Amino acid sequence: MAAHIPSTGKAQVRALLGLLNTAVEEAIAEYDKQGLDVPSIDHGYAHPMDGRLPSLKFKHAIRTLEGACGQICATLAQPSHTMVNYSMNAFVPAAINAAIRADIAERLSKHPNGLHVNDLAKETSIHPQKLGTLMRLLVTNHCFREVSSNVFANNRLSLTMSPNNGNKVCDILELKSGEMHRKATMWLYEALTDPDFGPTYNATRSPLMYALGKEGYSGTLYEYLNTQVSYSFANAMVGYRSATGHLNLLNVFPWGTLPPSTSVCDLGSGNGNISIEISKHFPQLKITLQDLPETIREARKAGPPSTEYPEAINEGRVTFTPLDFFKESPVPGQDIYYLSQIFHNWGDEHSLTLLKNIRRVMVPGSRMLIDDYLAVHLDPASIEKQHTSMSRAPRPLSPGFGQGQSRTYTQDFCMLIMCNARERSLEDFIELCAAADLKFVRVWDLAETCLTEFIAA
Ligand SMILES: C[S@@+](CC[C@H](N)C(=O)[O-])C[C@H]1O[C@@H](n2cnc3c(N)ncnc32)[C@H](O)[C@@H]1O
Repeated sequence: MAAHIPSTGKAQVRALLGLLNTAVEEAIAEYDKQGLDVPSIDHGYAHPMDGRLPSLKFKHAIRTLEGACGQICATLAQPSHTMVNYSMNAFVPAAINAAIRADIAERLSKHPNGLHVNDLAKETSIHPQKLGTLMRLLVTNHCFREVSSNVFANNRLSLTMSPNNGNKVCDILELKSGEMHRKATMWLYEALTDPDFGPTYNATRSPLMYALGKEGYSGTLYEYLNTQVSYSFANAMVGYRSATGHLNLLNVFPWGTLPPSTSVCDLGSGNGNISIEISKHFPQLKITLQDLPETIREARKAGPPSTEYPEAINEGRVTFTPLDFFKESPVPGQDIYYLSQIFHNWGDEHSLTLLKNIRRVMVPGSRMLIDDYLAVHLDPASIEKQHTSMSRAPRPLSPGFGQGQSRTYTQDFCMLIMCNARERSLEDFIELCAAADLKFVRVWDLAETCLTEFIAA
């Protein structure tokens, strides 16, 4: 049944304010539950909640809160005001990137009461006034504090930029704000309208490759990452996971009820950062990490199983088997084939090849778990029809939660510009998997990505 929506703009804004109030109280209650006070935005140190896995309840509250705030502002402010703000948002990542490369957060961590911009300028070799301009753009976005005129200090947000904060958020910030993503947007319109790049989902025809083509490079994103890029993409994925509370998948999927020696293949595992958490919590599972040979070599040497939890390797609970998942099938006969953030990197043709390679080695009882964003179309009718396991925005919040769920759509956009691919809807996955003789079983909503189960048809 369609939800009641207040008919006037004024009534809608007031209803949104009600949702916002409730969401704020729910978020505060999550701090209370942990016996913790809500930190002030000026708090200069990390708060215990900052590094913890946010509960699904907390994520739900923040989603409504962000959605309602954004929608109230967009409703009441003049459209030109809001649109000009949007068009200038791109400056923020540029400032974040410069601040990370100049190591500002790490330098300021030695000065809890703040450091004068002249001293910071000497340390970073950036002109003091220009550095002040950069810092103030971030301060207005609640990242860093100006404690007295021209004296800057860290706060909880800026501390995420420190490479020493342990959860690798700095790596994902550097990746997302960095040169590769900037290049991918630089020629977006040209790539979209180019007769060779525009009409296809071929992985070598992304807007990123359009830009890199001007430098004489051709290939796919992963060929580029494995040959040309020095920083660790796998570490950035760890940071993304931490920032998005992705490990709620440990609490949502019934891993604990699986019998001893249940076999799990983590396909496209990266450095194994998810599997290692699964193995820590559910030591009865036998997990095989599979990724490209270069990635597996790194994972063996410096990935979380080797560095953070060597007993998983020593006890044979986590093993490594390199592969190219388009050229060969994964290890056969596994109980679970788990794929996190894989299909969104590839168009339908590659995805179907991968699905068929998996299907070929599935046995009765095997299941495949796809862990990806599910990008629903945002019209009310499509939202109304979505699977009952997926949460619906309380009206009059925009269907799809507006800014509260913007990451699904920024990731969709990111997949377009980087990989010439996209996030799919549940219906897209059901159709694609059916073509590989796989049938849908169920979906778990992790308040951001979703876990979708398929078995042999
Ligand atoms: C977006 S990352 C996801 C990593 C990990 N599953 C996670 O969620 O953190 C995609 C992964 O797919 C791997 N990959 C890309 N092409 C591959 C191929 N042809 N065969 C096997 N793995 C591949 C990449 O090396 C990378 O680790």
